[in-house]
Amino acid sequence: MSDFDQQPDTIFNTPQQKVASFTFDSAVARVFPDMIKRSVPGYAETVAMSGIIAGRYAQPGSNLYDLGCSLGAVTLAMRHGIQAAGERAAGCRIIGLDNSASMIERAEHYIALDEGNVAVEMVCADILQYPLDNASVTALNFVLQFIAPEQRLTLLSRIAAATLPGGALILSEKICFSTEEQLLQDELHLDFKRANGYSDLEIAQKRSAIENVLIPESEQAHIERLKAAGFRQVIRWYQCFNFVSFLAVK
Ligand SMILES: C[S@@+](CC[C@H](N)C(=O)[O-])C[C@H]1O[C@@H](n2cnc3c(N)ncnc32)[C@H](O)[C@@H]1O
Ligand SMILES: O=C(O)C(=O)C[C@]1(C(=O)O)C=C[C@@H](O)C=C1
Repeated sequence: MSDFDQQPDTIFNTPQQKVASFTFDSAVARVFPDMIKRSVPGYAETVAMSGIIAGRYAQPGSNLYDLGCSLGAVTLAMRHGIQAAGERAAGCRIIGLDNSASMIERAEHYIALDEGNVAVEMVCADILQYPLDNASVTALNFVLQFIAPEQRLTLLSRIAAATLPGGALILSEKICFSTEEQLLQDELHLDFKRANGYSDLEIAQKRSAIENVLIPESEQAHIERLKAAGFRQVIRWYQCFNFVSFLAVK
């Protein structure tokens, strides 16, 4: 078996004395496809539709960014989505960025196996530092939730400033709700994880690992901030339990 073969997520399945804060290290990178599929309701649809949206908003000679790309699932969906856009995708370049070296190393392997003809570059860098420009489409899927709340508006404003008129941002996030709805959505998310084979121990230890690391915000907070950052139109195009995806157009 090659180290790149898909492996099951067993990271939290044995009792840990003290659960460490969650990081995107090599152990997580190795099991990431299994982990995210079993943890994020609607993940496969979000990835696939990010490719469709990229196809609609691509502009010739522009950059498309997949910020916090992990293993490049959205990078590849964008590559195939814009190939279908014909002339509008002429001269486009897709840049996948992640600050986890383990993720980028594995992403490069998967991209090399893909037979697309749009240029793709994978970069190990901090999205808070990396210069962005000439962007037609940017994806920020399940990443902003890991950025310190006080840095979120600055990042979104930089993305908006780098976006061409008529360009788009796809923002996917775990969100929070009013107390009453929160209880219901939490139960449904727990049921989803259990149905995907996670034990109560795994669920509890993961919850403690992501506490204060993954900080969700309300739908309203996201929409208001996207508008404050410089996007003209914002819609929630998808929701599956407590995970949503917004489309913001400049
Ligand atoms: C939940 S994963 C994203 C999943 C991916 N977008 C997808 O759809 O498959 C979050 C990723 O964001 C990356 N990340 C978090 N903070 C970052 C930062 N400041 N700069 C670059 N990448 C970051 C992590 O390393 C991790 O790979
Ligand atoms: O909210 C949870 O319980 C999760 O497991 C979510 C989440 C995410 O949204 O990124 C957290 C970390 C992993 O990357 C996969 C899923």
